[in-house]
Amino acid sequence: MRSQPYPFLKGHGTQNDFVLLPDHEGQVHGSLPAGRVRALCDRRAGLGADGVLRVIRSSALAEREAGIGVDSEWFMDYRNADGSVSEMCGNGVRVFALHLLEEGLVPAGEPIRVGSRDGVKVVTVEPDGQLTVDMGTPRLLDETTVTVGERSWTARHVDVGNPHAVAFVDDLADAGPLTDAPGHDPAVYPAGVNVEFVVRRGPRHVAMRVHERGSGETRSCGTGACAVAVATADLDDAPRGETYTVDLPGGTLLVRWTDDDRMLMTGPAVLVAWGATTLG
Ligand SMILES: N[C@@H](CCC[C@H](N)C(=O)O)C(=O)O
Repeated sequence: MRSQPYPFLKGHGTQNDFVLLPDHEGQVHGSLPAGRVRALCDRRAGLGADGVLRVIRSSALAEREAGIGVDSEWFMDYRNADGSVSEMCGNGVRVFALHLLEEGLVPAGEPIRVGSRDGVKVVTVEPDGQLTVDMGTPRLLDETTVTVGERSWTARHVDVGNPHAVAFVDDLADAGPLTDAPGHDPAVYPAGVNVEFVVRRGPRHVAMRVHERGSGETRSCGTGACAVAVATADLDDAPRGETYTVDLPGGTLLVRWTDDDRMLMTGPAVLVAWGATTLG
């Protein structure tokens, strides 16, 4: 017997792609089992995505009792492609906000509040249709080491709600095909890490590749672009308020580190498909 179909959407932000699962009252997906997420994200047997964004009311969230999702009507329940949970997704939150707007679930013309495991993110729509997210305050931590095969690089530990290691390299190809997760210090990153490899392109302009915890190499990472921008600005001793242009394989994101120590990230969001599936 075929199982009950449930609705999905597909979207991306600078080609970091997501399956969205509308589950407003939390009654469709229960605890959202990791196996279902993996089935949806599978690029051959499933819909294919870097991650899943469950669209749920904060009031329906099981984790609410632990103080998560208390300050917004809507919550972005983010999962990596391997089914693991992460605190935040910078590209996902723009796609999520666009979906809320398009469905009339939030009022047009007002900032959109999206709950995440890293607190509420406020998203605004720019006149050109791009979305800007207040990504909060970064934590620039110590240097650490990342490795790929025999090669190793010094990296800056940056926490932007989720963990990152930012390594400056001579050439983006130096990191190789990134089929496996880069090596890292488990004492520094007990829950794993997202690793960015960065080269300079010009003043306040960098390019990066990323290997994401739980998803592998992706074509873009919004939290990663923020980590890269603040690590680079710190190296540059740049005054606050400067905008960094971050090129990724899937597009370009702009990140401004403000006088009041917040990261404002601007980029596109696109919804490409609506349907129903029985996967998982
Ligand atoms: N692609 C995302 C980050 C998703 C979470 C990450 N893989 C983690 O496990 O922390 C982004 O755009 O920020």
